[in-house]
Formats: sequence, C-alpha cells, structure tokens
Amino acid sequence: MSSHPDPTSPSASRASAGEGTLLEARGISKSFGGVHALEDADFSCEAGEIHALLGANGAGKSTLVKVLSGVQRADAGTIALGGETVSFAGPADAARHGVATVFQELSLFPHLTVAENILIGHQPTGFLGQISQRRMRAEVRGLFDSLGVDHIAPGAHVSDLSLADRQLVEIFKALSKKPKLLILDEGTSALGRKEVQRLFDLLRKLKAGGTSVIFISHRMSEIREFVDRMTIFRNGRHVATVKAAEASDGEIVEMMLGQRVERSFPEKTAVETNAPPLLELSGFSAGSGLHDISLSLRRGEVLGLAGLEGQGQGTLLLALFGAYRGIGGEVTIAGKPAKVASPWDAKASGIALIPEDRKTEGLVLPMSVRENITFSVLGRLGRFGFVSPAKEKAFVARMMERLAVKAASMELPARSLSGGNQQKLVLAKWLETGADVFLFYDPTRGIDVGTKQAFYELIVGLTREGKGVILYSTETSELIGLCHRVAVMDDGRIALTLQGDDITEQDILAASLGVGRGRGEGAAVMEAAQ
Ligand SMILES: Nc1ncnc2c1ncn2[C@@H]1O[C@H](COP(=O)(O)OP(=O)(O)OP(=O)(O)O)[C@@H](O)[C@H]1O
Repeated sequence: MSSHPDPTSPSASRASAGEGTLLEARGISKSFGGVHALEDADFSCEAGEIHALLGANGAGKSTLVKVLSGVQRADAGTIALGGETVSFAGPADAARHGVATVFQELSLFPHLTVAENILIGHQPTGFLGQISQRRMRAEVRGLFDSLGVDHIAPGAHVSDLSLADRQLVEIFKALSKKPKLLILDEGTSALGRKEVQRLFDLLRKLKAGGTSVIFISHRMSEIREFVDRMTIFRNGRHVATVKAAEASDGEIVEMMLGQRVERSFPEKTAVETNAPPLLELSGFSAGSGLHDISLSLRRGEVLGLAGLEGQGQGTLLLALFGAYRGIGGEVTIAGKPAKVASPWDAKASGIALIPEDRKTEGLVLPMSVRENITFSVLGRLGRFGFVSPAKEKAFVARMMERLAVKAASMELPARSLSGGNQQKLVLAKWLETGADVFLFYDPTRGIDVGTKQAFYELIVGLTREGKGVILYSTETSELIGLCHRVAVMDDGRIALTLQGDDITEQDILAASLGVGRGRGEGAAVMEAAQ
C-alpha cells in the first residue's frame, strides 16, 4: 500500500506498511545540535522491492540511511526488520541482520587489491586457515561475471582505478555479504550509462530473488525506469510514498521542494566569433591518456566534453589543471603561453577546476564552512594578507546565499553538511578567485533539481562576465542546454566537434560510438543501443 501523493493530505505524512514489509521505520528523529536532520520520519520497504528515497540536498536521506544501517543512533523512533524490532550496534551488526549499505563516501583501502577490499572481513581461507589470495580472486571473479564486469582485475590495486570503478567495487563489497536489504546512497553517481544499466540488470536479478533495494539518486530519469515505489522526504519528514508510475516528474519535484520548478536552461551568452580565443590548445597531450588535442575556447563560451565514459574527458580537465606530469603541446591564455605543469601554475594562469571527487579533492572537511570558502581567496579580502573578519563573514554569507548552501552556521565543519551542500562549497571556493577559465567536472552530479537550476544560472552567469567554461557532463541534456559547442572524445582524442543545432542527443551518442555522424543517422543508433 502506498500513501496518497498529495503532500498536503494528512494521510501522506505516514508511510504504511504492507503484508510483505521487510523494513519499517516509524517516527525516526535525529538532531545535530540545533539541526533537525530527521523529524518523526517514517519509511517502509517491502520484501523484493526497489524503493527510491528522494529529497532535496539536506532533506535527511543520508541520515536515515545511517540510522537504518547502524552508523548513527536515532534520538527517537523504532525500526523493525522482518517484523522484529531491531537496534543495530553498528554497521557490522546491521550486516549480520542482512542490511548492507554503500555510503556516499567511499570506504575502500587504496593500497589493497580489489578482491581484498571486496572480501575484507570475510576472506576465504586455505587449508591451514591462511588467507588464500587465489580463492579470494576466484570468488570475486565469479561475482564480477554475474554482472558482466570484465574490465576490473580482482588483483588490481584500488588506487589505480577510476572513481566509477571504485564505486563499482564498493557495490560489490556490499553484495558480497548477500544482503536481504541493499542500500545504495548515491551508489551510481560516478557510473556511466552502460555501467548503470548493467548494475540495474543485476539489481533486478537480486530483486527477483527477494532482495530489497533502497536507492538514493538525484538522476530522475534513472530512478523512473527502475524503481517500484518512491518515498519523498522534505526537511527531515516523510512527505509521500508513491508507485513509480503514479506521479509525474513535475509532481515529484514539487513534493521534494515544496514548490513548482520548471527545469529550463538560461539563454546562452552570445559569443563574439571574431574575437581572439581566450584559451587555445595545440597538440596538447598527457601520457597515454590524451593525444594531440587542439581546441580553442572564446570568452563567453561553454565548450562541452562528451563521449563514452573514460575517453579522456576527465584527463583533459585534470591535465589542464596541472594534475599530470609529462604533458606535451602548447597552451595559451589570452594569446600568451601559459604554464600548466602543476595546479599552482594552472591557478596562476587563471584556470579553476571544480573537481570530480569533491570530498577529497575540493574541501578540507574538518575545517569550517567559512574557512573552506575563503581558503582560495585569502589576501583578496583584506590588504597586506590580513583578512578583515567582518569582510570575510559578509563574503561567506553572500556566497552561501548565492549557492543556497544549507548549513545552520558558517562555523560548522564542512564534514557536517549534506553531500550536495558540500559540493556547493567547492564551487563557492572557486567562484571568486578571479579565474578566467573554469573547468567543470560533471558539476551537477549528486545535487538536487532545484540546485541544478542554480548551477546552470551560475555557469551562464560566468560566461556573461566574459569567462570561458569547459564542461564535462554525463547528463546529455546539460550539454545540449548549456554548450555552444560539444567536443566528443574517443580514446583520448577529439573525434568530432558538434555545434549549434547539431548538438542533439542522437548526434552526441552517434559520435560517441563513432558511427552515423550526421543528423538523423543518430536516431538509428539510439534505437540500436536500446
Ligand atoms: N554530523 C552532522 N552534524 C551536523 N549536521 C548534520 C550532520 N549530519 C547531517 N547534518 C545535517 O542534517 C541535514 C540532513 O543531512 P543529510 O546528509 O541527511 O541530507 P541528504 O538528504 O542526504 O542530502 P544530500 O542529497 O545533499 O546528500 C543537513 O542539514 C545536514 O547539514
């Protein structure tokens, strides 16, 4: 049974449990100081159901997940699993009861192998009780085969894997515990389209076998096609539980935000085509990952990077930000040769990067929201290197408002913010640094629809100020809606650049697959790919 979708209806404030209920949480409250992360919240999940938990950044989703998986204790409320009231002492206890969780923050040991990470704590042992590497790798290979994953070697070190592959390893780690309930908190945010489809295939198999899945994602299209029911949270409370087919995207967004939001892209800035380029690359290369890239970016322009996952899009952004040694070719900014041998060089040349892994690359988590925001602008706020506290506070307050950062105080550690709000901080950090070229690495991953809109305004706002933007996005609609040109990458090279009306989903996909280059032909490719 599901509640009525109308958020204003009193019946919608309680999720009711059905006969085959596996998990039922009732009246869960959890506060951090003055912040009510959860307030009298209900949530229930049936056996063999795929259930999405939706809500804006800071709605309390991750806190509920932490409570359900024994990481945090609720201040009030009850949890029943299979009809029995439970109170988990910790994640290991939750796992013993059949609850396995993939958290937003990855928890892998980079120096251990893939197999060691997946089977940590329950490694197969040999005849004399010793840990058997051979059996461990065989077991992991079997698990990979069941999902059709053949590109990750069980013996590889996690430190050598891409973020997408690390996320897959994290999911396999949870699956290796053979859970009754698998919770994925943004478990697919770093995965490409193909990997997501593969994961869904596996989850459907698990579901057929009676496993339940709770799934948190900000990618609406992903959720739609895949889940049975959806529960919407707002400000720490249960708003409604609906069948996936029962509510439109617009209605769900309205329930999440408490207001109607039309997703639309701001008008693109007009670009002076005869103006000299702001950034120019010629024969730019980085090791084996990037070959002979030549491109130009004008002031006011958004250049998109597309292609199948891992074709050099990320490498290009990172290399431009000085993250790689041994780069070749020439980089000029505003007609002058620019050095990008290190991030310091890149920053001095006027390049800013909004990185992919914002948790580890973008923020100093134990430091306060205020310190994180002012980190890269110190010196610009006051004279002679001294920062005036009043100016600093006013600046931070302005940035928080501009990006709608939800935090009870700017003195709280960045760690205490919800995932999406942490991402906004990274952006805030860079916005006022005086950079001319902004490199965005999939910037709206993991942020809610309302904030996405704010990000679009922000990106276009930068171009109106005469900045240039290179945008790598895994959301094709963003490339179409925001970019003047889209460079499709293949095997570390630019395969094709689309422009104006040629930037369509079909053409991007066709170019990514290296076939049917031209309008119309992409449609056939789309059908074939489905
Ligand atoms: N340890 C903590 N200390 C202080 N406040 C916290 C802590 N953990 C969470 N919060 C606050 O509780 C609220 C809910 O956060 P939560 O992480 O559950 O949101 P969320 O729905 O998962 O958001 P997102 O989509 O951004 O991941 C936020 O306002 C957050 O700042």
